[in-house]
Amino acid sequence: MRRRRCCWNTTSLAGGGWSGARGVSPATRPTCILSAQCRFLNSLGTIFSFISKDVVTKLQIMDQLRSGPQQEHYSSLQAMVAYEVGNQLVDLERRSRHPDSGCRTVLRLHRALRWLQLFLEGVRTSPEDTRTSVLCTDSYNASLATYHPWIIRRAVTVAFCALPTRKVFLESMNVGSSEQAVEMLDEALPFIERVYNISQKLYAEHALLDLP
Ligand SMILES: CCCCCCCCCCCCC/C=C/[C@@H](O)[C@H](COP(=O)(O)O)NC(=O)CCCCCCCCCCCCCCC
Repeated sequence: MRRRRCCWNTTSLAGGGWSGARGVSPATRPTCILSAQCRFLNSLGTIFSFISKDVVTKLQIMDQLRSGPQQEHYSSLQAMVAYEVGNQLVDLERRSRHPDSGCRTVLRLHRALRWLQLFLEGVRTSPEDTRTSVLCTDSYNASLATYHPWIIRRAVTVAFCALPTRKVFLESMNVGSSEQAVEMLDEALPFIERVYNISQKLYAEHALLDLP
């Protein structure tokens, strides 16, 4: 049950506004997200630690904004966008004056959420003997890869080869058997999609989808 909460919180943070996360206080939410993601990535081996490090850095940026002097403007995605755009706190052309704005940081996590959605959907619906490395590569190429330079694309594609089989992957999610993990994904994926769509619409409305 606790792990499921972390899953909801991950989706809330990445796209749909923080206020929707259920059952966990704002102070503990980032820690919960970090520990769930990092535990999972670390269980896949050290090669994934550089991915985990990037996620940690981005969550720390958001954590600082959420507890800083302007915290009232970071109570939801909508409030953050209104505040940062309205006060020219977002770099629109190149990353220079506001390299760690909330908008660009959340955008990176938002794009990663799309990868997660595609990947988990692939895991959920694929036959038992499917290689997760193939699912991961396909979902990465259809989402995050567009935004990554060649060197990162190459490194992560090699790293994906180290992913375990679909069955082992599902069991390492720690929600029980692989069948139970699929059931959990049935339940979680509509939330991920909903969160993704909300932030996609918000960012599109403000022309923020290509922030440098
Ligand atoms: C099965 C786990 C495999 C994880 C595969 C993750 C997808 C590939 C991500 C590649 C990230 C490469 C690292 C660096 C990226 C940054 O350059 C790049 C740009 O940032 P910048 O503009 O600030 O410079 N950062 C990003 O695009 C953000 C990447 C965020 C990756 C999030 C990955 C989350 C993985 C969570 C796995 C949890 C599975 C849960 C299952 C229930």
